Amino acid sequence: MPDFRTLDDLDDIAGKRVLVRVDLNVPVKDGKVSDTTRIERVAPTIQELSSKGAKVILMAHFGRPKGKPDPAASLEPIAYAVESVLDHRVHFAKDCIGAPAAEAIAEMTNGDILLLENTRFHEGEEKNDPEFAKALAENGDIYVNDAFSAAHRAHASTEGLAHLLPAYAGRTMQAELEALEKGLGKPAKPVLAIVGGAKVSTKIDLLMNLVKKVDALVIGGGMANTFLAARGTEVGKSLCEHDLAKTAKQIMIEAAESGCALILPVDAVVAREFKAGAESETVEIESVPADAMILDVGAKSVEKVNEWLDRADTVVWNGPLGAFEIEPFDAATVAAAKHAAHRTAEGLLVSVAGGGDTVAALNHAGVAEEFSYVSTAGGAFLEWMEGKKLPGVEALSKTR
Ligand SMILES: Nc1ncnc2c1ncn2[C@@H]1O[C@H](COP(=O)(O)OP(=O)(O)OP(=O)(O)O)[C@@H](O)[C@H]1O
Ligand SMILES: O=C(O)[C@H](O)COP(=O)(O)O
Repeated sequence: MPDFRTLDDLDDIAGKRVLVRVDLNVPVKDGKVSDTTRIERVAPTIQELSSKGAKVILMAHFGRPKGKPDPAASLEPIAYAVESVLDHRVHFAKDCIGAPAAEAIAEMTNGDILLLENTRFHEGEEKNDPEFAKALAENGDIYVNDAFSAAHRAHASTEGLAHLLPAYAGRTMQAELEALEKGLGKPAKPVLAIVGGAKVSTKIDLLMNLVKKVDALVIGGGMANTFLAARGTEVGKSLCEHDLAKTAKQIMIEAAESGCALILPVDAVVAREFKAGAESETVEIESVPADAMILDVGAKSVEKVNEWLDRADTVVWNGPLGAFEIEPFDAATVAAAKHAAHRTAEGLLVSVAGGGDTVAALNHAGVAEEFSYVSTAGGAFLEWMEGKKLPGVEALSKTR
């Protein structure tokens, strides 16, 4: 873990413009933030800086708007959620660089909090373009990165800026790294990983490394469909990235060679529509109807997951086993989460989970508090697990 400066190393910041990278990529349902965990996690950093009289300027991304403005990915509605968690006025600037940002910052008084519009509305963000990073740097005197969950991205606001301004780790960044090191630095074996969710293309590559590190890997959620299809199982209209079949096959081979048990669903809950109350049925995995989609793993699959949870000393979980936001497709995720929480409470399991929707799913199951540690990070958490260096963390290194 690199040696970085923290807020403890920052003194006399009254009146300073502190640019804080936070992760506000939060779950939203019907236009409302449905889980505020990520906001709650960055609140201490924001409150500490604001109470010391800094002008706190928040930078964040939301969704994947492909480098241009997209009203559906605006952070403006999220500003209200931040305001309500902080119980403090949060101003909003309609762009993260240029005149809109400069004008909003010029109006700030000490202790004020301002949220800048989605950094991904500019191509330069994801390209880590030095010119774009420079434009962002013009907004501040000091840079604080509190977005551990976005630290696996070498973007301008997560990496580039650390080279342009005095850089510090925020309280959440610090806490996440310390907790992960403590909980998973040398995990008790056998280690079971559970990976599900919908971000198949961004997570599939890292499974290749993960199977070399863990004793067993449960693949659920949308992720499982790509593996099922790759081995020739019909997945009907399910979320599935058929073009990743080759990678999925290689992962299955790598798992076998590394002695990692790979556990795929043996049954599934299928429906013709992706909506609450849609008619659903549980079928054997080889009998998914061509006009249906898999929206959860079935009860037999959950039994297998629970058996592996009984065997494991450590579980690392990212991504729900099904579309947990819609009943009854939350059943498998809830059942396995409760089982993991129960084993943890008995002192038989170290349970570490990460991911925006994963945290929401554990809250939905009512067991987030019972897990050993819940990280706000998904992809970053998995890459950390793989042993990869995270660019956002590396850039904070004091040696720079
Ligand atoms: N079988 C499925 N079909 C379609 N969507 C699914 C399925 N299983 C899970 N999902 C969806 O996956 C989404 C969560 O996946 P995601 O990969 O974003 O997890 P995450 O915990 O947020 O991780 P990260 O922090 O990396 O984003 C949920 O919205 C859920 O509905
Ligand atoms: O939700 C996340 O995991 C982080 O905010 C990173 O988002 P990204 O996968 O769109 O880069």
